[in-house]
Amino acid sequence: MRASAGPENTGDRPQSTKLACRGLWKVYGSNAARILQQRNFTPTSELLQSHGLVAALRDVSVDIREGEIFVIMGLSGSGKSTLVRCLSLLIEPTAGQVLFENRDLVTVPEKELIWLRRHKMSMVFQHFALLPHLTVLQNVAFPLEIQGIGQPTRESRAAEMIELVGLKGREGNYPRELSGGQRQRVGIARSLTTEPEVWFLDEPFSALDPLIRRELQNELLRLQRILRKTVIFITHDFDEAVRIADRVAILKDGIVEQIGSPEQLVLSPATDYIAEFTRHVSRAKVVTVAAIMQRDWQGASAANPVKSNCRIETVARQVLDSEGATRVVDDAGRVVGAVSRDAVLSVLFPES
Ligand SMILES: Nc1ncnc2c1ncn2[C@@H]1O[C@H](COP(=O)(O)OP(=O)(O)OP(=O)(O)O)[C@@H](O)[C@H]1O
Repeated sequence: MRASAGPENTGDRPQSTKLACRGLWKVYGSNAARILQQRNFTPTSELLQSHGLVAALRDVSVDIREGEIFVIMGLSGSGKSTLVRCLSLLIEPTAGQVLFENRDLVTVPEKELIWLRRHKMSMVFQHFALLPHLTVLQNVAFPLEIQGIGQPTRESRAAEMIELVGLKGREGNYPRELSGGQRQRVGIARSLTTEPEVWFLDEPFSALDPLIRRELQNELLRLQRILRKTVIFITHDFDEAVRIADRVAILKDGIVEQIGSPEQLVLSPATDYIAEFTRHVSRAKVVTVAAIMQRDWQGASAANPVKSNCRIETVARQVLDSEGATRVVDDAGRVVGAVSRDAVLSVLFPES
């Protein structure tokens, strides 16, 4: 894994690691583990290919913090789904560790693993995966049925989740009677009924049109403010990552190229690949006031200060309309710096 650029912007989020992997390899093909363990075997692409093997993940190490939204990005075939399946042990890694609350899931007995998966983790898929012959209520209650929970309890918990995702009144409908966005809300409600601690979302909004997609991104952020899950979210779309992510990991050919906040990836790309990947992102949507402010606020206007954690997009108008520099304050209202019109202009027009 390449080093992430600069100190990570974690704000006031909790720091303990919920889920991690160390030296994770997933190589598809027969005898992959045996070949990989051979002494002096250097797993280059060419050598693996000559053995008829495909390396989907190469020596991946990632720490996912409790309560964060961790986005996994990369082009098609870069290993995103494989990484998520390995992190949930839906598929077994060829080598390496998967640590859930510091316990290596690779060595956990099968029965316990199934229990952990059912009670501590859940998954939302792109194509909803709802059961067509069950109503909304029955679909949402289904994971609790698998857990062996009685009908009254599971239906009342399912009803709560349905209300939480804004579908109250639709309990008796079948999936075919719902729009794509509503079906995905059902998928979200279903994935939350078991009160998972780790929530995997595999391109959950990719099949939806842009307006509904944005609505559901907001919905996810609203739910996360209430529920504070550890979220692992796959997407192809950097704009989506910018909207929802605390941190983003970008994969290329099974290798993690960089991990960082969207702002770090845009301002300090570790490789040419990351720079290219983030080139078309609107910097004003990503860069915060803190990244471009000066620490000296002498002479800056005391009227209408802006917050240090605001994105430039939201404060640009105000700063540009001011006479001189504008004071910057932190969440507690303390003055921490000043932001100039030139600094804002350099974000809005990076090429000029
Ligand atoms: N069961 C399998 N057998 C052999 N190769 C596989 C298998 N599953 C995935 N691969 C290969 O592993 C690599 C990573 O695939 P993966 O599905 O993880 O990528 P992805 O980034 O999720 O792609 P997409 O965005 O298209 O879903 C690809 O080269 C793929 O062809």
